[in-house]
Amino acid sequence: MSLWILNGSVWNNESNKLESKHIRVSDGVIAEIVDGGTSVDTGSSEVVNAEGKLVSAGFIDMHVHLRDPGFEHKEDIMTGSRSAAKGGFTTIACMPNTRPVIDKPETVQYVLDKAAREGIVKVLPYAAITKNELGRELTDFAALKEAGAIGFTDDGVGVQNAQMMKNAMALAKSLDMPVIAHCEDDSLVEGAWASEGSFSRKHGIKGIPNESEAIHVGRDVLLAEATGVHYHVCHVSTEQSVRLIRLAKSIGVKVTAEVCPHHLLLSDEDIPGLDDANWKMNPPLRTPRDVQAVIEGLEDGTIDMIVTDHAPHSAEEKARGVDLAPFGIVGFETAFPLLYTKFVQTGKWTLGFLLQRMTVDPARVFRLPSGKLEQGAPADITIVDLENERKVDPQTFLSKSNNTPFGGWSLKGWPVTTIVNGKVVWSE
Ligand SMILES: NC(=O)N[C@@H](CC(=O)O)C(=O)O
Ligand SMILES: [Zn+2]
Ligand SMILES: [Zn+2]
Repeated sequence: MSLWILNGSVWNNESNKLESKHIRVSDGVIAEIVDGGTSVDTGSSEVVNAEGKLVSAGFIDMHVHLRDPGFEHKEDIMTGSRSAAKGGFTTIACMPNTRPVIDKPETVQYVLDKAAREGIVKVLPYAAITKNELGRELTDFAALKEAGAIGFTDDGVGVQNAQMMKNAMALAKSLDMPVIAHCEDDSLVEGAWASEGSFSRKHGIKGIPNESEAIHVGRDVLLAEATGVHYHVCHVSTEQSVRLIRLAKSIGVKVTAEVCPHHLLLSDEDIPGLDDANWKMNPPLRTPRDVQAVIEGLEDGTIDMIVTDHAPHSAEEKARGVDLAPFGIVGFETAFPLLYTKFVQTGKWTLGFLLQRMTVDPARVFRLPSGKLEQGAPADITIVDLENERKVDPQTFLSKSNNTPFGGWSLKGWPVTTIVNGKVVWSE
């Protein structure tokens, strides 16, 4: 069965503009791409008319929380993957801070089986570095790799002990696997939820200092240099972290990094007050100076890719008050429209740059076969309406949760059709 996507606008990296193309998909791969002027015989194929729409390689999100197993009241693999598809994502990598934690081969298998049965996008599981993410004992890396885990991370918490992290890196290196780090030194955080900055000062609350993140980045790039592992830094949010990653890259350390839309768009000064926990996430929104630094880091390639850190929590949990509410915001269904509207439409970035950081770059860093619109590549494709302007309405999210600070924002760049392995999995 084949599918034609007709007259879509495809970004050309050489000419730096959109060009009209017809794309034929067959047996799950891109069979041919021809100029939009060509007349094609679609025969008995399924046809998607993409005239006036952007056609891109499907977006790839290497940092998401699907909450399955154990926290299915927040999200599960079916709803999470549907939410991802609606956001234009065709591949997502899920974090192991579930219940039980993904720290055994059978839990990796559970995620893969459920994703095959109920998921509508490609789901790649990470496994934990330490058992139960407690930081005390390494998991069985070889068995977890064998079961299908794509990397090791204790996301949600930092690995506090340097020797533990070094052992993890050495073992991961021997298996040719990456270590993905949530960088946070607990002793510098202790109970705080907002960044040290004008917001914490104005409200007289304890702040989280930037060093709480950067101290782990600094420690870990040294350990990565010593062990030779591929070390990937989660949700970079501070100027100091960007500086350390830039230095490490410049001397050849195998370090890569990611940043989230909210850390590119919001600072602590945007937080409206102390009564809306949808502004509480980890890492916290930092100062305007940090926002500028992560933007520059992404622009110069110090930070390799954009991820959402989709972190659903129920309305009840978020209503517990800022001190008790869990950290995290959902991200799938707003990521592309936010970045398209705020960076591409404003002329700061080309569309090609944004697409690169959401497709080609994550695929390159994690050695995935997708991420490119070219003959022979997996037919993971996203079609986006760049014209229609709409307000973010959290009530319409396909995610089980709607914890976002972006409700009411007027945005363009809404995905309309998502195709995985040549099959339309979601369409508006
Ligand atoms: N980012 C968050 O604020 N929360 C994440 C954990 C994490 O990504 O560290 C979660 O699991 O809810
Ligand atoms: Zn994290
Ligand atoms: Zn996370």
